[in-house]
Amino acid sequence: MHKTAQGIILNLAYMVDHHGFIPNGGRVYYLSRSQPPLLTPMVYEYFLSTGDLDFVEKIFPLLEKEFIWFLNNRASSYKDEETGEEKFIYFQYRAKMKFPRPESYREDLELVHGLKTEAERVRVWSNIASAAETGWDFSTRWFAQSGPGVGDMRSIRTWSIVPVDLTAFMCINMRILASFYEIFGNFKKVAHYTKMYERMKLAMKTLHWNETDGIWYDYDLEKKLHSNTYYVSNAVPLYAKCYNDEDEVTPHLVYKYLKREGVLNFTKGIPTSLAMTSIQQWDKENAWPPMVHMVIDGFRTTGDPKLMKVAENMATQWMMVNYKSYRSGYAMFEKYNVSMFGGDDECSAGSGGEYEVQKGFGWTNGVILDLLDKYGAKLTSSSPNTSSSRVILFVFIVCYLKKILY
Ligand SMILES: OC[C@H]1O[C@H](O[C@H]2O[C@H](CO)[C@@H](O)[C@H](O)[C@H]2O)[C@H](O)[C@@H](O)[C@@H]1O
Repeated sequence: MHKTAQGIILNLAYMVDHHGFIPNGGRVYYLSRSQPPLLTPMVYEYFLSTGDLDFVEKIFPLLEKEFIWFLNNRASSYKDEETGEEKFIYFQYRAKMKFPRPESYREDLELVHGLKTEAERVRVWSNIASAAETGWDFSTRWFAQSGPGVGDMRSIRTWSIVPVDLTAFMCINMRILASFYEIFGNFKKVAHYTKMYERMKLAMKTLHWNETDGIWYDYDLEKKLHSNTYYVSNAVPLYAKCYNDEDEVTPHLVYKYLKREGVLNFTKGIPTSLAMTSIQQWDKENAWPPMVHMVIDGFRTTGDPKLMKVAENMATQWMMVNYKSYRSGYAMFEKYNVSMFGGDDECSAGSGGEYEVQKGFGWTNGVILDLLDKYGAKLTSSSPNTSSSRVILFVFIVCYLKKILY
C-alpha cells in the first residue's frame, strides 16, 4: 500500500511540476481549475506511516510550489477597515471561465438560458468552475441562502464565499511546511511558515468563528456575514487544528453544535448538509467519505477521552454502513445515503447531482482502510447499529483488504 500511496503522490507532484498546481482533472480543459490543496497533508500522512524522509526531501520543493501557487492565485488581503492595514490573508476557490465547462457543456449552456448579457453568463460559468474546484460540485452551499435564488443554481456565488474548509486546509499546509523545515534544519523558513500559520489561525477566528453558535462558518464577503447554515465543512478546522493548541473548549463546542443541529442522530453517517430537498449531490441525504473522515479525525486527535469515544462511535458506525451496503451490492460507492428510511440495516449508495453514483471510489476505499487500521479491533457484534455477526464482519474485512491490496 505504501508503494501505491507513493505512486499517487508522484502523479500529483508531476502535475505541480508542470502546471504549478494540481488541475481539477487530468485533461487539458481542466487547466484553469485546481483541486483543493491537499497534497502536502497527503505527503505528511505518508511520512508518518513510512518515515521515508528521503522521499519527502525529494518532493518537498513541489509542495512549496503548490503552496505558492495558491498564494499567488487564490489569496486576497483582508484589511482593517479603519487603518487600511493588512490584518491577514484569506483564500478562495476562484477559477475564471469564459465558457461552459467542456465536460458538461450542454448543462452549463442550458443553465444560462435567459441570462441577457455575456457578463452575467461569464459570472455563472466562473462560479460553476470555482465550485468544481472546491470538490463540492454542487451544493446549496454555493447558492443564494435567502431570497428568490434559494436552491437555484443560477444564483451560484462561489466567488463571494470564503470557504471555512479552504482556510483550514491552508492552515494545515502552513503548519506542515513549518514542521518539515524544522526537520530539515532551515529555521528561517520555520519562522516564516509558523508566522503564516499564526496569522491563518487569526483569519479563522476573525472570519469564520461564530461565538454565539460555537462553530466556524463560511464567510460571506459581500454581506460581511457568516453563512450560518449547517454544512459538514463547518467542522473541518477541528481536523486541521486551526485553533490554539491549548484550547480544550473549542472541540467540545463543535461537538455540541453538531448535536444541536441534529446531525448526530443520523445513524448512517454524518449528512453533508440539511438541505434534504436539494437536487444537488453535496446536499440531499448524502454523506461523503472524505468529510466523514475529517470529522472523525478531528475528534480522534483531540486527546479528550469523551470526544475520542465520539470519534470511535462515528468510525464504527461508518464502517458498518460501508459493510452493509457492500454486503447487498458487492461494491464500495463514492457516497452513501444517510436516510433512515428502511431501517438501520438498509444501507445504500448516495445519489443526485449530474451523474450516476460511481462505484469503487478511491476516497471511499482510502477512508475505510484507515478506519479499519485505527478502529478495526473495536468492531464487535455489539458495535452501535450492528446486527451482523463478528464472523461475517471479519470475512468482509479480510476479503476487502485482499481485494484492495492485491
Ligand atoms: O464531470 C463532472 C465533474 O466531475 C468531477 O467532479 C466529480 O468528482 C469529484 C471527485 O473526483 C467530486 O468531488 C465532485 O463532486 C463530482 O462532481 C470534476 O471534479 C468536475 O470538475 C466535473 O465538473
